[in-house]
Amino acid sequence: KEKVKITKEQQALMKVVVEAYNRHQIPQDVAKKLLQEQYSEEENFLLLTEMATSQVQVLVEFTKNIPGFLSLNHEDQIALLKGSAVEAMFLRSAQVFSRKMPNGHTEVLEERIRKSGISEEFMTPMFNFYKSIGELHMMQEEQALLTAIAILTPDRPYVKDQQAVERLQEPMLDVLRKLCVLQHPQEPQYFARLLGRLTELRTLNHYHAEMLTSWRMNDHKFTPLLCEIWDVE
Ligand SMILES: O=C(NC1CCCCC1)[C@H](C1CCCCC1)n1c(-c2ccc(-n3cccn3)nc2)nc2cc(F)c(F)cc21
Repeated sequence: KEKVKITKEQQALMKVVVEAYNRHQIPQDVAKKLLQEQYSEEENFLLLTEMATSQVQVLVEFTKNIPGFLSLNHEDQIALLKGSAVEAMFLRSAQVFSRKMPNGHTEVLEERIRKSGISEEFMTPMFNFYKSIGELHMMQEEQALLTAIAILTPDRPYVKDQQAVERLQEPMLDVLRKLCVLQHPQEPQYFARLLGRLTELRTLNHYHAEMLTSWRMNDHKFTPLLCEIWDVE
């Protein structure tokens, strides 16, 4: 059985990505806010747009720290950010939801989200995803690498030089695969399960625009940045 070993340069790559991931976190904690009090559907929508707007800003900063990203063609950089912003937001939301919380807090959080104004039909796919992420008990290295891998998806719409994106994504996939083998020796399928979450994320992408317009309230207002990145209004 070949001994899996993470090379020096793979260690360095992982360090850069994890540090960037941890440096660029949402300032205030939305879970704490939601646990503190009930908000109206309008207030929840406003909270979502505020959180999502600041999350896009930190996503851009994180992406700029992915080795090689800034040497990609500029239009392709935009296409990758635009193509992954919603997935990165749901991945981040799933990680927030899966954090260890005092007894009963997760249930309250789930209840608040169920009543936030999102229409019923999207609850099942969204919480199925959150729970499937939670079951993986991902380490922060895995979360950071998985987010970078989602961003560096070569076949996003309008990407011209897909090979250049593949050349950046492959080293991330290699180091994540080795990390999974080393951290989860009992679970040979763990790496495949992680990548399977990216497929599940794409389905949430598909629901996203409808989730927004069907939010139980009228006159949905978005920030200019969200209009750009979410293709709304
Ligand atoms: O703020 C949230 N998520 C942020 C975004 C940026 C990064 C950090 C988290 C929301 C929140 C805004 C207030 C109402 C209630 C939901 N949230 C969501 C969520 C729900 C629906 C949607 N969308 C619906 C249509 C399009 N997207 N997006 C995120 N899931 C969450 C899971 C948590 F544990 C959780 F704590 C919050 C969560």
